[in-house]
Amino acid sequence: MNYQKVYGITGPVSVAGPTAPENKLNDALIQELKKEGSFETEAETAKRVEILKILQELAQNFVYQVSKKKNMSDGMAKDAGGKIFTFGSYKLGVHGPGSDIDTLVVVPKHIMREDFFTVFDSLLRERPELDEIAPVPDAFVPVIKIKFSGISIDLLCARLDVAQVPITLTLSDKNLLRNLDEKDLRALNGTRVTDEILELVPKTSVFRIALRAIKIWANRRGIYGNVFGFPGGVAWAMLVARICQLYPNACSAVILNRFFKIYSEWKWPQPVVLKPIEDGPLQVRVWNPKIYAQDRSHRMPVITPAYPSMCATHNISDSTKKVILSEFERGIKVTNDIFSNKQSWNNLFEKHDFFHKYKFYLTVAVTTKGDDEQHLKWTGLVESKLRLLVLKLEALAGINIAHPFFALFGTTYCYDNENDVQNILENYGSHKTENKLQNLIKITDDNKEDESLKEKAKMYLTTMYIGLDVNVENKKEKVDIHIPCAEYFNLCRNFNEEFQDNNIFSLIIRYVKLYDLPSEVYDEGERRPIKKKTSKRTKENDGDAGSKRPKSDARSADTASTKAIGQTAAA
Ligand SMILES: Nc1ncnc2c1ncn2[C@@H]1O[C@H](COP(=O)(O)OP(=O)(O)OP(=O)(O)O)[C@@H](O)[C@H]1O
Ligand SMILES: [Mg+2]
Ligand SMILES: [Mg+2]
Repeated sequence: MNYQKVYGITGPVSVAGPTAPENKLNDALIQELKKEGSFETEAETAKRVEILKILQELAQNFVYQVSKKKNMSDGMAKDAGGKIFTFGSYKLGVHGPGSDIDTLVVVPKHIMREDFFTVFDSLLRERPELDEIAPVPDAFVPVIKIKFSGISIDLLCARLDVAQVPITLTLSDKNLLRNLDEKDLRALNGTRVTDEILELVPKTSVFRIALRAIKIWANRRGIYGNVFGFPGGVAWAMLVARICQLYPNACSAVILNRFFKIYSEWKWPQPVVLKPIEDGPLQVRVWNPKIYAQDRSHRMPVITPAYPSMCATHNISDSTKKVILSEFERGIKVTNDIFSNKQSWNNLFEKHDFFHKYKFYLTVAVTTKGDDEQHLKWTGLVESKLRLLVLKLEALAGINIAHPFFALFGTTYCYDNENDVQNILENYGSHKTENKLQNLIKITDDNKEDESLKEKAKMYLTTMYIGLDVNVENKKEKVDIHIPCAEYFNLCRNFNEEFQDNNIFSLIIRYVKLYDLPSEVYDEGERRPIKKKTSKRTKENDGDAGSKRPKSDARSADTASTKAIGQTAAA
């Protein structure tokens, strides 16, 4: 009898293998991924393997040294072990040339997290391959970020309640989670989830190619990243994995088409799960909408398979859900066309049209007169709360969609005096006024090492955008966005005392019309939208649907207003 293992919580939809034309399209897909730069070279792969070998040795040396310090015998100190695991895109096998290696160092119970940030830190610093090191011991998940032989590595540490961590240890047993603190549990979670996902897909190679394609597609279409309310890397991986379970013998090209079809028709908020949700030995919450109201509020739940199961997409809002669903619809159309040879894979990966699409936008500009570290913290806070502004906006009657753009725009200006500062605060962020800043020195890759600029005072700016789909049917009713903006402004400002210093930190929320969007949002050579003029006087402009963005454009496109809503001193 033919026995095929069943993956997932239901049987497959189809066990058919690929046809010859499907295989051909699959080859074309792999070629396109190569063109897109999705794969690294064999030499680069070998370098990563070499680095991981060194890190494994360092981990054992680390455990050995700390054990010896605690008066263990040489034999016991050696047997205490220490093992590294990887997670993230590298472990999933979908990393690109620029990806980091997410690495977890697992140690026995007599090794403390402090030891990781002192002893292991020093061992790293002794290595000639170390290019950069940035320990972040106070993070939600404490991490040492390094660059090692030119490759970025995130190093986490987890301490288990065991005397020894042998090289044969795996992390699948949930009893290993007993007696651990929250930080250790969080550190272990990434590896446990990635390991399980790989266990739960029928054919890893099919899954990997399909996931590479989905990652490129989601990035190009601007729907990648947990912070702004889109699925992140792990959520996209689980979404692809579930389709692989439903079509265990299909090739990646077919998986992609079914991916878009199935998730367009999915009965959200029914959750996407890869295996039955398990109970376990800890006093922690496992995702359960029957018990927890918060879990019932998840709009497109995608649940992690490893105990304790959590929702990886809790940040999705009504607006981002609509955006994601419309991209699924587009995905169906394009992949159907690919299967009938009317379009090709590069069409699937075409760039989003976010900055051409909405009539109105909110720009949220975060500025810091200080150092880059202060700016990073301030931006991190404002960014992490942006989805709350989205929730407030989409709750307003006249707003159909408040669509947060998935990436940030950053600029740094040098300034000499308060006039310069005022100039930046008033004129940055609108096409109409940005030419007033052209005499200020902007920090670029070319000049950032200049000694003369290092001494200068700097103003850091990072901007986020929200596209607004406003219901214009009832024109009498004005949509008042001031209240949500003011609430968001106050929330950020009052988060802690440090950020209340409005001489250093400011937050400017502006309402900007499409034609006033600043040049920074368009790629060089990309046509910016230009208002079609219909009056006789300006007839010469008729038919000019757009103009290419010049390197420095001082022209004003039209006279539409740009209003500042939350100003620096508005708190
Ligand atoms: N700020 C964070 N807080 C908590 N966990 C995080 C954070 N950033 C990343 N992670 C964890 O680390 C994993 C890997 O993140 P990372 O940013 O390296 O993305 P990736 O999927 O590996 O893609 P890339 O190829 O860009 O590295 C995530 O899946 C998540 O589990
Ligand atoms: Mg990574
Ligand atoms: Mg990482």
